Amino acid sequence: MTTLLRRPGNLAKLSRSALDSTLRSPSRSNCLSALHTSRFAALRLRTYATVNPGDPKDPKDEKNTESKQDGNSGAKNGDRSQGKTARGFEYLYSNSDPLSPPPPPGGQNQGSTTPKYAPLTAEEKEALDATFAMIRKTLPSSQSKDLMEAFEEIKRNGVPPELREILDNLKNGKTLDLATVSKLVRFTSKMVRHAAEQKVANEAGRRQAFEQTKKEGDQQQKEGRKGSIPEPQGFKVADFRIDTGTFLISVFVAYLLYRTTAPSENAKEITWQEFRTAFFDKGLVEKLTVVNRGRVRVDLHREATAQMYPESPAVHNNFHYYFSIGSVEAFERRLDDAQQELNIPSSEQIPVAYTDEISWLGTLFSFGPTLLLIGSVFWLSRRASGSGGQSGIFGVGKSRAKRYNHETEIRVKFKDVAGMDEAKMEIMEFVSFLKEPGQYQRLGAKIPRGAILSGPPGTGKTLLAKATAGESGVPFFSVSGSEFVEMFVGVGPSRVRDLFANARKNTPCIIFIDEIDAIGKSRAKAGSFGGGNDERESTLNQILTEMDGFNTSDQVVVLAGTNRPDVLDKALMRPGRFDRHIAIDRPTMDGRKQIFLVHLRKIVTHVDMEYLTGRLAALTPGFSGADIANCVNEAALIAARTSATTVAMTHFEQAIERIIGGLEKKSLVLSPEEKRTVAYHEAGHAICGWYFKYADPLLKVSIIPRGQGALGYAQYLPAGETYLMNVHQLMDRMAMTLAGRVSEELHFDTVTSGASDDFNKVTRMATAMVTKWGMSKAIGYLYFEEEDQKLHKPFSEETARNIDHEVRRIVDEAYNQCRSLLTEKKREIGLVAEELLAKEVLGRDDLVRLLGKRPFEDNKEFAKYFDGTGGALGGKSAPPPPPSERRPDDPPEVASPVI
Ligand SMILES: Nc1ncnc2c1ncn2[C@@H]1O[C@H](COP(=O)(O)OP(=O)(O)OP(=O)(O)O)[C@@H](O)[C@H]1O
Repeated sequence: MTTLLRRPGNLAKLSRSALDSTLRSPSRSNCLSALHTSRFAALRLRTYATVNPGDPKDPKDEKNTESKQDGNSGAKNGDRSQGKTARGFEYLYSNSDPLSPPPPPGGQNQGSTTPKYAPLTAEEKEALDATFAMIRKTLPSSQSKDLMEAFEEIKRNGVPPELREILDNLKNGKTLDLATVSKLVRFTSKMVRHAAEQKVANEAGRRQAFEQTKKEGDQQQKEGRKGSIPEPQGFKVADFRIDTGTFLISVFVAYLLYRTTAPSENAKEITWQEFRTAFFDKGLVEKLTVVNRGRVRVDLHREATAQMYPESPAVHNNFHYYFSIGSVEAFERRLDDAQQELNIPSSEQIPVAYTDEISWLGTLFSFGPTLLLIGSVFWLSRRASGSGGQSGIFGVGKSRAKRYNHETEIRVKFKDVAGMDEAKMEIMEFVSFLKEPGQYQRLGAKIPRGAILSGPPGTGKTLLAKATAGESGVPFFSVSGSEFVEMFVGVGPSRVRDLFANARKNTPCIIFIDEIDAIGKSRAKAGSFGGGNDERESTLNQILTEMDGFNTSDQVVVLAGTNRPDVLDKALMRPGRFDRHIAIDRPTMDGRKQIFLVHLRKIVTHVDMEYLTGRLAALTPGFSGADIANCVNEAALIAARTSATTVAMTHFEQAIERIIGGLEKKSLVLSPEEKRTVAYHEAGHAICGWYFKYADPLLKVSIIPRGQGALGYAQYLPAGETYLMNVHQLMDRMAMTLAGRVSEELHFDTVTSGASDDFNKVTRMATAMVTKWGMSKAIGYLYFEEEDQKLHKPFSEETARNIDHEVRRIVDEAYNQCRSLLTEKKREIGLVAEELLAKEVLGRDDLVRLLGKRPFEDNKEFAKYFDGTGGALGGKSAPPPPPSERRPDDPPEVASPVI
């Protein structure tokens, strides 16, 4: 028993399977026996129809005869002549019938070790063994061992007196009602607990004895023995608890005890003829009860029956004979006839009662489908909830925020967030508030409720929020704005409520709502097209309300990330809600260096870190933190693919090319003419970059197709981290961008479609110069925003014409500038293009060799990493962004696939 208790998991399993098997086995045997008996009875029926049972005898006479013949009970010596069984009815009373109930318990008291406990009789023990033998076949060996131990314990100690009493009552015919069942289970649990405690006490005794022996023994011997003496087995009292498993095993044991001492086979089906001949005609019937209008229970005069049939099971109080009736009316008629036949006066007629009884099993079956349905819905809803542990479809309104524990999951610190020093400074205040709120509260300062972190994708907004949680050591709830949106109305606000309620329970803490624009879009804007979205608005309103609802002392900080701060509702940004607006831009050259440093720590490389980070940062203008992390990882993957032992510069450069230009398309084979066109196109760009003062000199050009539709790829050395651009720079860039087409015009009879992207860039640059940057005298100092959705242009037809004219003029100027240079440098273009055709890839060194040193000084900060002395590849390297019309504050563009 104690072994069972030690393993609650086992118990549950064991109890379940054992209960199943036990419940199955007897019911199966019951069915079989019922079949058996009724078939047998049917055969007998014919026999009795032809055999005369003889005259009924007076029970008193029989009793007298018996006492005369033998003063002892006939049962004792097995003399069947005493207590005559009606001929042909022997089987009803035969002890050899396996389904006959066992005789009443004798007084045998074996193996009683616990004085308080009432011992089981030998017969009960035997029955227990039989039951165990029956169920052990269906149990795994380990579990049957456990169960055997439990049974042994019961056999040895007996059962508690209260349990004994219940069992005896049951045996004496008391019905098994719900109260008795609960008592039975309660006392069995008590017994189980007692057994467990007994075992613990025994263990403690053994341990004490063991300690004693240890003390008495020789010190040296003790030392020697220490390791070899086995620790007493068993479980600690602290381990013991009545859990589901224990409860089930208690129920199981209770059931078995009940089955053992109050056997279920306390009824026997007989026929009307048998009833009449054996009992009714002999005056043994005390009462008849019509059960459920289909069966009749026969109550016999026990004493009279015992005298007449001493071996009959009918002498036991809880034993009854039953016979079936076709209909109540027919039965009543038959009974009347029988009574009249025997001339029984009406005052002595046998009383007949009517009752309806519901079988437990029937009730269970009738509730079965309902229970099954409820169970299935419950199970499905739990499954639907997924890993979050929410309560399924009933928990749609629950917040889906993931809670990170600062001790285990949030290990990010500010040192892991490279660059963005200003953003870190801003957010540091939240950390110090969460760590030492008193300092602020003392001075009456109100703490900012939250901050919006805005910036392009992958710039580290989430990382910064996590680092804030990591630094302040508080729980961090992370949720995405889109998780509030569901198909059900009202789910969004309810999730917001749940999230904030959770947060309030865990103060101090940080809530991070990523992509808040999914719900925080300006209500006015959302409403202007397509009628708005009520659900989203009410979710937003709920957020506004919740943020207002904090006390100033509530240590809950709400951080939100977005790529589109411009679309957010103004109400979100007002003081008292998201007080702070922290803009995180793509990293600068220095920021990139630091971010590379953070990520390079995780990989194996022997390149000088200072040089490596500088060079990589120069090669990756416009990269976000996430791009950089990806680039470092990609380099490590490339190195691993080539079985290199460390990640070298060449791997990093390949990774950058791959990220910017896409995969090399080895399968795309260009025709010789196309290749030639691409080579001259690229050479045109390269020559302009080399000879225009404000253009970006070439670093690397290749005519191996890459990515989607890019037939070549070029990288330029950026002129520097530019924030303002003057007209000269813009004109040089535009001229350089047009150089591909101009070169084609100069060297071929016709031109190709390859320059379309260049024209797009040039047009956008020129348009911005005219409409935004005030660089056209004809238009003047006006600013016209491009808004795709506006149907009416914010300027007159004439202004529109003037804009068109000015844009055309600027582009023409750039074209003329480019054409005059390329006409002059036609030979150089040929040199570069032919070399490119021969080698497919050209680097900065090749250009220096072919064209001589560039006539203008390059940006020193950038050039030092590409002077051909330090890098693994010398001059061969990667891209600055292509010329664009972007404003200084626009994020730089990344990709530069050409043609
Ligand atoms: N400043 C940084 N220092 C170190 N790693 C960075 C930095 N910025 C970004 N990263 C890397 O980029 C990954 C993605 O960053 P993060 O998820 O914070 O971007 P995000 O701005 O939240 O993007 P989104 O707007 O798409 O949600 C980080 O896991 C980290 O590896």
